[in-house]
Amino acid sequence: MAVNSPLIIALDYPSLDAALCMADQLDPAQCRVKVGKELFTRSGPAVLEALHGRGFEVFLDLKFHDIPNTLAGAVQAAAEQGVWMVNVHASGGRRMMEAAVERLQSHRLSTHLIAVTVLTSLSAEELHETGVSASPGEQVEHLARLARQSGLHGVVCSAQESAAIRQSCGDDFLKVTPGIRPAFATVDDQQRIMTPAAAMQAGSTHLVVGRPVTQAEDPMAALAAIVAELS
Ligand SMILES: O=C(O)c1cc(=O)[nH]c(=O)n1[C@@H]1O[C@H](COP(=O)(O)O)[C@@H](O)[C@H]1O
Repeated sequence: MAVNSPLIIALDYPSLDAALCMADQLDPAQCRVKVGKELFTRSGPAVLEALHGRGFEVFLDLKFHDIPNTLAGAVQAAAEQGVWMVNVHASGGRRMMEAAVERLQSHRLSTHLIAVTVLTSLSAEELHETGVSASPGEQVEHLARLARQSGLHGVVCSAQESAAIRQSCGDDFLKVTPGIRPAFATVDDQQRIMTPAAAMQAGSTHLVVGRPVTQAEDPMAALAAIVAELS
């Protein structure tokens, strides 16, 4: 299905029923959906089948991070379930990312493979605390170049870093940006945030939106406000 929008709605729910209740209000021509660790751990592959059956393109966000052989097998397993996109941690290194790319290519799997750079929930101080002396912007840029050299299709980063990555890695390299917060939403546990319109202007190719829609009093009104902001 040709999806006519950069929006990816994060279905961060504790059950298959709750996730499908939201999905049934969404139009698969107007947005994609993301399945993350909580929902997948509870529901397993059944949630992918249910969403694919409804016509959605699915981003399976399990942020794989492991030795190359184990990680390549996990990426292959995700791709063989027909997901549109899957992610790994760029900090797993070049050989890990290359192993995943090679595995997808050797099995002719066309799933988009992207790398998480620095989580959008991390501030500069918290990043330094993990032993990284670079600023979040510098570290994201560094990992984005590494991901590109390793053959990945793009990265997960904050929209605050999209413009720099567009400069260094080009327009076609995907910049999938969570930490999207419309003016009406609360910041929650995110640190490096941007509004939907500003994120698109900065060069994000996809916007991941969870709680501003899923926890809104009227989720469809919140989504409509975001779509209006983007049009
Ligand atoms: O890979 C991700 O999707 C991801 C990476 C990141 O750096 N930050 C981040 O928030 N995410 C995910 O994006 C979603 C953001 O959700 P909200 O903060 O509720 O909009 C969550 O499902 C996170 O797991």
